[in-house]
Amino acid sequence: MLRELTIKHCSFPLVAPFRIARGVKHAAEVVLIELEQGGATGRGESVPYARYGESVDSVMAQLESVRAEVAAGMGREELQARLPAGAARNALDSALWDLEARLTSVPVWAGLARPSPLPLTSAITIGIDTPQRMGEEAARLAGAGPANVLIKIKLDAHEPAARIREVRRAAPDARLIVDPNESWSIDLLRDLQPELESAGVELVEQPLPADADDALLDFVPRVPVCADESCHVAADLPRLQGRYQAVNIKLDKTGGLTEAWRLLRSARAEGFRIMVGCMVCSSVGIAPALELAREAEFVDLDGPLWLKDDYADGVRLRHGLLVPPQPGFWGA
Ligand SMILES: CC(C)C[C@H](N)C(=O)N[C@@H](CCOc1cc(O)cc2c1C(=O)N[C@@H]2C)C(=O)O
Ligand SMILES: [Mg+2]
Repeated sequence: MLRELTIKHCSFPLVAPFRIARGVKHAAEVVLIELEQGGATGRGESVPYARYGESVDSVMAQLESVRAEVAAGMGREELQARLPAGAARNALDSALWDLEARLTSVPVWAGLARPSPLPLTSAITIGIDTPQRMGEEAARLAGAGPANVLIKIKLDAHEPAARIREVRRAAPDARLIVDPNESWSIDLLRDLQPELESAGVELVEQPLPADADDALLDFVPRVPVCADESCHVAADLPRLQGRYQAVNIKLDKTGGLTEAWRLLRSARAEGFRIMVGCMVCSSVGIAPALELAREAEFVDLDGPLWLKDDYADGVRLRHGLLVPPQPGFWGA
C-alpha cells in the first residue's frame, strides 16, 4: 500500500445561528480527508449539501468506495472519472493537490502557473433577519472595514425590498450582492429590478429555483444574474447561456479544484463573469478555493469567519481583507 487514507466527520460550532432561504444552521458539518504518503500528509475538506442529495454519511460512503484505489496511488485525473462532481470528490481532490505539492515542493499556485494567493476583499454575508437587525449588521461591517466593503445579503421572498433598503441605508458606500438561494419567482425578480438598481446591487445570485431558470431566457435584467445552484461543472455552461451573466464556482459543486479550474477558464472564455464562493467550512476547505480567487471578479469566501474555532493558522480578516492561511497550511 502506497498511501494511508483517513476520513473524518468534523463539526465546527458557529459564532451565531446563520439563516438562509432554506433553513437555519448552528454548526458547519464537514468531511475531512488526510492522505499520508512518504512522510507527507495532504488535507482536503468538503461540505455535504442536502440540496444536492448529499449527507455526511453518503459522502463518507462514497469516499470509502474508492479507499483501495486511493491507497494504491490513484491520481487526480483518474479521480475525475471515478467519482461524480460533488463534496466527496472535492475532499479527495483537495487532499491530492496538497499531497502533490508537499511531495514535490512545488506550491499549488506555481503548479497552476498563477501568482501566490494574496489578501483580498471577500464578501461578508448577512444572514436573513429582520430588516432592522440586517441594517445594524451592515452598519457594523461598514464601520469595521474599508469604505468599499462587499456585503452579501441573504434574502427570501418575504420583504426583500425592505431588507435591501435597510442594508443600503446603513452602509451607503458598501458594494452589495443579494442571494435569495432559489426563493424568488420570475415575477418577483422583475418587480424588484428598480429596487435592485437604485440600491446599487452589483449581482443577484440564483434568484429562481434551478429547475425554473428557463424563465430567465426572455428576461433582460438591470442587474446581472449569477448561477449558483444552477452551475456545478463546465458541462453546465451551454445551458446557462442566455439565462445568466455570471457563475458562482464552488469546489463542493465542481468536485474540487481540478474541475473548478476548467470551469473557470471555460466560463471566462464564454463571456460569463466569475464569482468564487463557498459553503460554511473551515480554512482547510477555503485554502484551495483561494487559488482561484485572484481570477474572480467577486470573491465570497467568508465561510471560516462564521466558525467559533477555525484552525489557528487558517485565514484571517485583517483591515477588512481576507488574509490567506500561514505558509505550509495547505498547498505547500
Ligand atoms: C458563510 C456563508 C454561508 C458562505 C457564503 N458566503 C455563502 O453564502 N454560501 C452559500 C450558502 C450555502 O450555505 C448553506 C446553505 C444550506 O441550506 C445548508 C448548508 C449551507 C452550508 O454552507 N452548509 C450547509 C450544508 C451560497 O448560497 O452562496
Ligand atoms: Mg449562493
